[in-house]
Amino acid sequence: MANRYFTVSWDQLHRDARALAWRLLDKGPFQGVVAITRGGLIPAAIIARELDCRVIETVSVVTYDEESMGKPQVVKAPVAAGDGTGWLLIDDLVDTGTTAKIVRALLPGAHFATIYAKPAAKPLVDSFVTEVSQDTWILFPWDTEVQFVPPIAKGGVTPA
Ligand SMILES: O=P(O)(O)OC[C@H]1O[C@H](OP(=O)(O)OP(=O)(O)O)[C@H](O)[C@@H]1O
Ligand SMILES: Nc1nc2[nH]cnc2c(=O)[nH]1
Ligand SMILES: [Mg+2]
Repeated sequence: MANRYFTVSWDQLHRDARALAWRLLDKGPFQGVVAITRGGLIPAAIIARELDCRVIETVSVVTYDEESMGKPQVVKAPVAAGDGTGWLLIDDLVDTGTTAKIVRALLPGAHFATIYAKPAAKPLVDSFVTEVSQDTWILFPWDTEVQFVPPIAKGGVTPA
């Protein structure tokens, strides 16, 4: 269970995705990008743009309902990427590695990259940008909105 949050803004996400693209430059060229939906879609779009890659495939694994984990299900398998050789596989993050293990089994030849990684699943990723602790829940900009917080003196709490 997460006991702290790491809030990522659109700006931060864009910067971190571009930092990942820099790391991937000499790992390619790639014939296409496979995005692990849904969280990998926006990172994959940014990285595909930076690497000048026009072909995007998707794979969808349903693992979580909000913050709790259920039985993982592949609801859309990749069609165009063969065993993944020559393809770049992108997700927003790895946490327990459950999603990563399932997708790697489908695409063993792909280069697997995420923007964020937690320690338990770090060994499953070929390239990533930022490590966060296992007890941190990452809040993406598509999961959040900006809202009013009362002043500290009046009971406002700033998340760590
Ligand atoms: O390493 P794991 O413990 O498997 O967790 C990582 C996965 O969890 C999140 O996806 P989620 O299942 O919430 O679906 P979504 O991308 O559709 O939001 C995230 O986008 C990763 O794909
Ligand atoms: N948004 C989000 N989804 C996740 N799925 C597994 N771990 C996480 C996390 O830290 N943040
Ligand atoms: Mg996901």
